[in-house]
Amino acid sequence: MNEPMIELKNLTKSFGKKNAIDNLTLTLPKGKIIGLLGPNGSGKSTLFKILNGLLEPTEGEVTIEGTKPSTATKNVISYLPERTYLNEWMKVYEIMDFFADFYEDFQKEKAYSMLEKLSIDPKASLKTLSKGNKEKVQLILVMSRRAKLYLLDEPIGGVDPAARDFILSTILNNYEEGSTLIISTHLISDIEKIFDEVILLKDGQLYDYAPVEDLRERSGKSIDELFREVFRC
Ligand SMILES: Nc1ncnc2c1ncn2[C@@H]1O[C@H](COP(=O)(O)OP(=O)(O)OP(=O)(O)O)[C@@H](O)[C@H]1O
Repeated sequence: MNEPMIELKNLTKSFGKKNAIDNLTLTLPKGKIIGLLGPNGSGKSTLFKILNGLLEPTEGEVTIEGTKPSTATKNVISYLPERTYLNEWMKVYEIMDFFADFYEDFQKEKAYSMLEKLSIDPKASLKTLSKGNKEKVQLILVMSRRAKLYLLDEPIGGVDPAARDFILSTILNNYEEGSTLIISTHLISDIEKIFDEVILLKDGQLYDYAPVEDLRERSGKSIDELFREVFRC
């Protein structure tokens, strides 16, 4: 049997009295694009940080290809955080050099070809770019790595609708076969077409996890419509 990409067993992460992740048990396979969906505060970013070893679980277990989050697992994870971590004063080509030095699996040619397609000047410094173009640069950096697990926390929130489809096809064309991609987003109708499976989180707990086709068939709705119904305020 294939080894899963991720296994979570009774995973809990508390901040004071609040359980941001609450007794979550879940096994995720290799080779799928998985949507991580849930309302504000449902624990999506917290889960990404735990997977990337930035936060320690309060209770329970997490493994990536059978290994606890560590330097070794970080090397196979390409993570797009919810907030920028890049130095605003750096020029785009300097950031590309930085990534090429830091990550052996960074494919610089691929990154430059994406920059060109999105008309981003490598000589521009990050602080002069618009919010959407900054997001594109970060996504290019993340997708130019040959990783086993891509964790994208809200990748296209600031990207204009015309560029979104290009970005989605960039994601589809660049992720390595056999790798797993987890994308959290509130722009469900834009992105659901690329999902194979969807995780629905509610208050840090698993509300549902299923192939998108099953969810659509069961509910007779798109994932976007289903989300609005399940999480109506
Ligand atoms: N460092 C922290 N200290 C205290 N509480 C935190 C911290 N990080 C997250 N939380 C709380 O944990 C819960 C889950 O937050 P998280 O950011 O994971 O949600 P999210 O699903 O990513 O939300 P959003 O869709 O708004 O980005 C929230 O109630 C949040 O306030």
